[in-house]
Amino acid sequence: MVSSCRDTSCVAVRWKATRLRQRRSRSARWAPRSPRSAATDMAAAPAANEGRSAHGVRAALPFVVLAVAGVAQLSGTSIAVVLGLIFFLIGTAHGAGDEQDGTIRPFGIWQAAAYIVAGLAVAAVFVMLPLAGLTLFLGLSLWHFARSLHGDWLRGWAYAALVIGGSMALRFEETAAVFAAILGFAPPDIWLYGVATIGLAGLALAAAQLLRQPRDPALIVSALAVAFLHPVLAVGTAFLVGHALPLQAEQAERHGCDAVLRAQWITSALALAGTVALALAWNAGFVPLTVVAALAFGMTVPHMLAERLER
Ligand SMILES: CC1=C(/C=C/C(C)=C/C=C/C(C)=C/C=O)C(C)(C)CCC1
Repeated sequence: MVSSCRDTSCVAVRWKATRLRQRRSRSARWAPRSPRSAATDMAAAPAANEGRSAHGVRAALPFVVLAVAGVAQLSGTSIAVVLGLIFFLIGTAHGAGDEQDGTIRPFGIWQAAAYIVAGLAVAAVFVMLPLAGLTLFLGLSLWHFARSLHGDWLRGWAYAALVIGGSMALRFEETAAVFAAILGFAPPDIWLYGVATIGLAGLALAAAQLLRQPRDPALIVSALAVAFLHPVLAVGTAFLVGHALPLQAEQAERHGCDAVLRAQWITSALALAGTVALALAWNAGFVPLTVVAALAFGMTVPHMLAERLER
């Protein structure tokens, strides 16, 4: 009994130490660099050169994505919305593999079936109670985005609140029209103001965070996106640069690119096929937009709920 307790506490201590190491390396990787860490890098010159160029690419990528989004925005609303959806689709890959216990592999057939059943159940709730379903989806996404940055509290919630409410706060009419199209009716003003308030809080938190640490490409690009882009493109851009790509880069570092590709390609290909089929069905007038949105939200929710609690 005593020895099993000792074993347990030993495992617990080792687990905590591993978590601490992971957390430190994650925040070091994704938190913007301090001048001191830049100086340390220079001292370790040759090995650091490679790291620095990788860091440069990562710092530039959000701005490249924003530039592409800017071109789409200037090309008209339909192109902007389609690119936003493409960004969402590219971003879904980060949740398309089964990452557990230090490995990543494709979902098994039963896991995939369970995922789809759960997704369809959520979609059904959304169809029956659209406003409650959308509120739940936005709330879950807020929580999911805030936790995913692994950085400090302020950075995580600044990013999450910007993504969820930034467009509503800064482009009120346009965003209200998107929500009305998704729901099939105009949401009550009080609801819209509630979402806008989250966005205002996000802007204030982002300003505080950027004053503390100005070199933060993902946060800067997310703020610019919600200010200047169509809401669907804005959220797609912020989702890609601040959530999906960083998580996928972490997966690649943990497991290697090959393993990540092998684990994610089938589900990603299926998601792509499903999205194209849905888009065609909607375009031909077979499926209303509310049902398309319900399915899109429904298929996203299980991956947020299945998130391991220690992450
Ligand atoms: C705010 C907002 C939106 C919210 C999108 C969200 C919240 C997407 C969440 C995606 C997730 C959680 C992906 C999984 O990793 C819409 C519908 C584009 C319409 C425009 C305004």
